[in-house]
This record gives sequence, C-alpha cells and structure tokens, in this order.
Amino acid sequence: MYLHGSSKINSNGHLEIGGCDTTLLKERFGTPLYIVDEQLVRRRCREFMEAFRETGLKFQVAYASKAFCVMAMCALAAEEGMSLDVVSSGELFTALQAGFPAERIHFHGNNKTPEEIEMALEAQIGCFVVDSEMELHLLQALAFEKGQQVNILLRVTPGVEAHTHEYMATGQEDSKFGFDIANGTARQAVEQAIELDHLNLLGVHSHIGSQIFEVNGFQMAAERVAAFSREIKEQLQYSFKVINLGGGFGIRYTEEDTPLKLSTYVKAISEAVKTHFSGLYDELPEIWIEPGRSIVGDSGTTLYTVGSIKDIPQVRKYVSVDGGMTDNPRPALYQAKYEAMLANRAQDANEETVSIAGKCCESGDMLIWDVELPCPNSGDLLAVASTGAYNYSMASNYNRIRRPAVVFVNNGEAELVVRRETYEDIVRNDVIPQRLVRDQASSMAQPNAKITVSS
Ligand SMILES: Cc1ncc(COP(=O)(O)O)c(C=O)c1O
Ligand SMILES: N[C@@H](CCCC[NH3+])C(=O)O
Repeated sequence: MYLHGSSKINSNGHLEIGGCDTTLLKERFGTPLYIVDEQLVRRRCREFMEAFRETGLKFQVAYASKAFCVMAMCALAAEEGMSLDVVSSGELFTALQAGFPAERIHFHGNNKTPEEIEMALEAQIGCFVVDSEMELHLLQALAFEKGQQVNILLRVTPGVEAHTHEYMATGQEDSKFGFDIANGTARQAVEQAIELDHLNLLGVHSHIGSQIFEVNGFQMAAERVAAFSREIKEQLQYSFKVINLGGGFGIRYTEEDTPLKLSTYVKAISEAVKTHFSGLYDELPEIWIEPGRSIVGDSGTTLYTVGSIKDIPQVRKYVSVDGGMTDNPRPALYQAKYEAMLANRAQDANEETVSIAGKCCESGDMLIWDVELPCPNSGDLLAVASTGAYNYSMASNYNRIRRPAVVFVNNGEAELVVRRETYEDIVRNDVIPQRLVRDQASSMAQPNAKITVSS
C-alpha cells in the first residue's frame, strides 16, 4: 500500500499515521475507524492557496464539503482561510454550527428547497450557485420578502466531456446540473438574472466532473466560459466579476492513478483564464475553485478488523472485515479500486492473494478484489488507504450497521471528531405506533430497552 502523508511503518512493524500507532488507535477507538492525517489535509489546503497567491489573481478556494463534512473539518477549513461549498441545509447547518464564516459559504445544488434557501438567506451566506430558472425566481421572491440583495453565480455546462467515470462527469449538455451554454439557456438565464432586482449576478460556475487527471478539460472549460463571457459583454454589456471553475482534481487511490501536483492544476487554470479573458474587462475576473477529494481524499485511512476467512479452493479466499459498503460505498457504486495492508504486521513477507469482503448482506459488498496481503488471520488489522473523501460523507446504516468513529491524528495525538454511532443512535428516530406497542414485559420490543452489548 502506498504510504500517504505522515503514514509510515514504525519500529514495531505497525502502520503509524500522524505519529499514532494504528494498533493503539484500535484499542482506544475500536474498528472500523476513519483516521484523518490532519497535517496532510492542511498541506493540501495550503498547496491550493499558495499556488493561487503566486498567480497574482484574486481568488477563493472553497472546500467542497460534500467530500467530508463534519464540524471539525469545517473549522479546520475556516482556519486555513478557505471558503466552503455546501449543497444542502445539512451541510450548511454543520458549517454554521462549526462557526464557519457565513460570508465565505457558497450554496450549490440542483434542487434547493424554499426552506433551504430561507435558512441560507437568514445566515447571510456569501453566494448562491443557481442551477435552474425555477431557482432564479424562487431566490428572487424569497430575497424580496426578506429585503435582501443576494450574490449569485449561474451554473453552466460548458460542453466539456471529462475523462472520468460516467457518474462523475457533469460538464456535458445532457446533465441534471446547470444551464447549457451551447443551446442558449445559459444566456437566457443571464438575461433574467440581470433583470431580477434582488439578485446580484457575480458571474458563472462550471464543474466538469470529479477525479480528473488532466488539465486540458479545465483549460477547455475556461476557454468556453471566457467565450460565453465575451458574448455576454458584447451583447448585453454585462461583465462578470467571478468565474468559478469547480473542483474535480484527481488523487491517488492505486498505482493506476497518476495525480498531478495541485499547483499544476492551479497554474493551468490561471494561465487559461489570463489568456482567454485578456482584454475583455478592465481587470481579470476573480477565480474560484472548489476542490473536495483533493483536499481530504488521501489524508484518510480506514482501519478494519479481519473476521471470518473463507477459502474456496482454486477459486478465491474471502477475507471479511467489520465494515464494508456502509462505510465505503465507492467500490459498489463506481467500481472504485483501493489499496490495503495489514496494519499490525506490515512487514510480513509471506503473501497470498485474497479478496476483501464487507459484512453487508450484498454480494456486491466487496471492498477490494484480488489484493496481495501477508496471509491475513482473523483478528488482524486491515488498513485501506485514500478513504478521506466520499466515504464518511456517503456512509449509511444499511443492515443497521453503526457508522464508525472519525479521529484526527497529528504529532502523536489522536482526537475524536465524530463519535461511533451507538445502538441508541440507530433507533433514535424510530417510532412505534401505539397500536403496535407490545406488552411492556417484552422488553426486546421497546426501542429504549437497555441492551448490553460490548462494543
Ligand atoms: C459542483 C461541485 N463542486 C465541487 C465538487 C468537488 O469535486 P471533487 O471532490 O472532485 O474536487 C463537486 C463534486 O464533484 C461538485 O459537484
Ligand atoms: N461521490 C463521488 C463523486 C461525485 C462527487 C460530487 N459531485 C465519489 O465518491 O467519487
């Protein structure tokens, strides 16, 4: 397994992250456990910020919180001077609870409800990224009611096909997101937005997809957005102040992945903006981006305990762990690939090929097919790398499995940032209609019955 950030093998032959021995993390917090290398997250934030400072452009780097949205992460992003992209009232609430400055929050989403918009208006967030004509009018009406002026960007699809999984491509015409440039709806949206007196149109937003390893998609998006901006300037005499080119910068999951340095993306984007916007306005527009995966992805490692092992001779050895698609749905959803190692005996050389199975009642709940590991035994600790993005944030309670805890590790210290769910959490929102309430003596039927289970 590739060792990201501060991960290393210590003198006991154990995987250590952020100066913390993972075998001790297991003793203290249990498994499955998400471990986040705090210094690596901070390094990624700074790589983006510093690369932009060197371009001389005005900029904002908004952390796309959908990748991993918990209060500690919002607080860290705020401390690093980032802005924040949220796509729901739940993410917005998390950010506000963490004290994230509202004026640096950008609200995305293709179907914001009136309640969500009202919540964001009350919080006086920095900007809405408007996705549809209906939203334009809803936002105008709600802003009018509250007597507010609201900054907006219009999300456009620039017609760029990103080279990535089809579920992660969003820049093409046939997309549920945004207004298409080529078919004229983006221009119509600009015309309407200019007329709506409670909306202050800052500019446009384009996000072409996720887990992208080339710069040319971003360059092409910048070129198309610049051509569109020119058309708007010439025909409607309106100048954009902000161009948001989204996120999508790829990271390393396995050796098949060839990530670029984050500064390479920033340089390519800013050069493209400088070239294509040259001479259009008195000054170049401010550039915003919204990376999610590239901020937190490779900082995360999930630690599991190996349970049952099933050897089907001449076929396959299934090694089951105490988590799976509930804490990491990506292999089932996108056929995503991961690397793993035994965290408690990282240096054992006697390897065999096994497949790592999750514990859900689904044949598709396989975390890794065919990985070389040092003959895993029940009780071993398995570490899976690059699970920082879209793992905790996409985790579920399928099969009523409790979501794992999350710890930040740094300089030998481990701090809990999300506690492990309890059985009480699992039934917290369940209600038994009175007619179904069983005899009080039958304690197992009562949601609040005390059941003692060692964790
Ligand atoms: C609008 C928008 N911005 C930003 C992101 C973050 O993407 P990534 O995590 O690939 O950087 C996404 C997710 O793909 C998105 O849909
Ligand atoms: N959730 C995704 C990709 C989509 C990102 C959000 N637009 C992943 O796990 O890779």
